[in-house]
Amino acid sequence: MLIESPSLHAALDYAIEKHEGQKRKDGSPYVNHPIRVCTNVNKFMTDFLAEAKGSISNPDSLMESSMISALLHDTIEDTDATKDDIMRLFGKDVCSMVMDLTSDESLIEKLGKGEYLLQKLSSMPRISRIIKLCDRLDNVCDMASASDAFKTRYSTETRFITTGLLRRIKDKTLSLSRTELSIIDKIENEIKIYF
Ligand SMILES: Nc1nc2c(ncn2[C@@H]2O[C@H](COP(=O)(O)OP(=O)(O)O)[C@@H](OP(=O)(O)OP(=O)(O)O)[C@H]2O)c(=O)[nH]1
Repeated sequence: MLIESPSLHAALDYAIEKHEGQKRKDGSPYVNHPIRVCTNVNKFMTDFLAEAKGSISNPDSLMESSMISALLHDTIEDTDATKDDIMRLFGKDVCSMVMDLTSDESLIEKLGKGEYLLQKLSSMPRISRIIKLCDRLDNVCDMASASDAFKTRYSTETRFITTGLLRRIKDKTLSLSRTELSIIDKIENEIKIYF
């Protein structure tokens, strides 16, 4: 049914247009990354909706907006797209999620990227957090052609974030769904070869 969603198709076209010419580290089109994140969001949101056992009032709409936000998650950060553009074209729910997924460079400079992302992931709405974890999962799965220095730095930063999240759960300052925990588990499995 979602395959027929005009908004999802519009978001795919928009992401392709905005990321045109941008490349991943292996030279592949950058837009392949948000498309993979969108596919993973579809899979993990299916798990999350099953876990929520009917307590979500409009699951189809939530699935659609989370997949659209995954497709658009890097547009404000890495292209000339603006918050106003996303609001006008895709509405306030998507805009709010894309803003959750957009990093604040001045805060990164102040806190360091690991601490910034740990704080952000700890406080963001659950659906945005599922998308951000899917983003991290794709990035740690896509390091084959990156330098050894990048692999070490990115894995160390990722482990700082995942252990920080798990510590907060233990301290009872954060509560994560089983779906979020399973994404964290996959991320940790992926980076363990670097330690
Ligand atoms: N693993 C990987 N990453 C690539 C590749 N090409 C581009 N990237 C991007 O690089 C960023 C991570 O590299 P950093 O060096 O930490 O980020 P920075 O460029 O923003 O400083 C990620 O974006 P980000 O939005 O900053 O994500 P996040 O680190 O905030 O989660 C990721 O999407 C690639 O081939 N492999």
